[in-house]
Amino acid sequence: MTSDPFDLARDAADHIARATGIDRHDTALVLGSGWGEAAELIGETTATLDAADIPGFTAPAVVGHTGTIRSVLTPNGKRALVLGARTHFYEGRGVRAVVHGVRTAAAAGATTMILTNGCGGLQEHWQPGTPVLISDHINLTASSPLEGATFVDLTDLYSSRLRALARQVDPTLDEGVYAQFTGPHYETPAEVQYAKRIGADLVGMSTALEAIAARHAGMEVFGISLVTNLAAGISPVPLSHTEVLEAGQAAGPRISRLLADIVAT
Ligand SMILES: Nc1nc2[nH]c(I)nc2c(=O)[nH]1
Repeated sequence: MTSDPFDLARDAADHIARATGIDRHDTALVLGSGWGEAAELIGETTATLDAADIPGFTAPAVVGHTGTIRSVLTPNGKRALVLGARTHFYEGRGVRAVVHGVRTAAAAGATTMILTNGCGGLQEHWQPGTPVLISDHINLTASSPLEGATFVDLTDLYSSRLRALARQVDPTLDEGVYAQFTGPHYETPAEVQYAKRIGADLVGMSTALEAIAARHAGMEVFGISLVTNLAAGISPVPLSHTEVLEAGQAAGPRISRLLADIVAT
């Protein structure tokens, strides 16, 4: 297998084109915790691939991630590549593995990258199950998917145009700044207060590194989070991953419909 991450993404995209019969996909989505049902609603799945068969992908490490990649025909005739598998930074497989899905989507022709995730909320009025548009991010991983003198501007990284389209679908959507922590542990209450003080509204373990790679690949990026829990210390009750999964599942139908409507816009 090639060691160059962009050649590997090309190989993966060529595999996907052959296996799906679709030479070019317009839009790509990563479905994070709680968003898994959206694939069914986005359109007609014309091919389902096992991620483990595609160069550079592995079977999912996270419960709730399907490990499949789907080619979906949307009602407005777009071809969407739905990545049901995400590599998290905390798996220790390196940043190249974390952004391989995004780079593969770009190599497959996608010009729009939709990143979804489950996360902790720092605003008390965002109860578990609330979808929040990502307006910007704070990358606390001390890492970058870019190597060498690859100086990339990140202004308006989370496209204000696509956020406006999302608000046409649901005008009540709030937005916030997403901070990516390395994980896999959750934040301490002190770290949550630190994140709040530096301007974060959402805390998670994904998305920021993927968004940087998507911008570098020339894609327009849309990010949306599902608040599945109040971040540590925001509410007096300790975190439990079971509650996190339950909140995600309960919100599933509503947010999947929202995402499908946004993709169809
Ligand atoms: N860092 C971080 N990631 C998360 N993912 C989910 I779901 N909830 C959280 C959270 O509270 N903090």
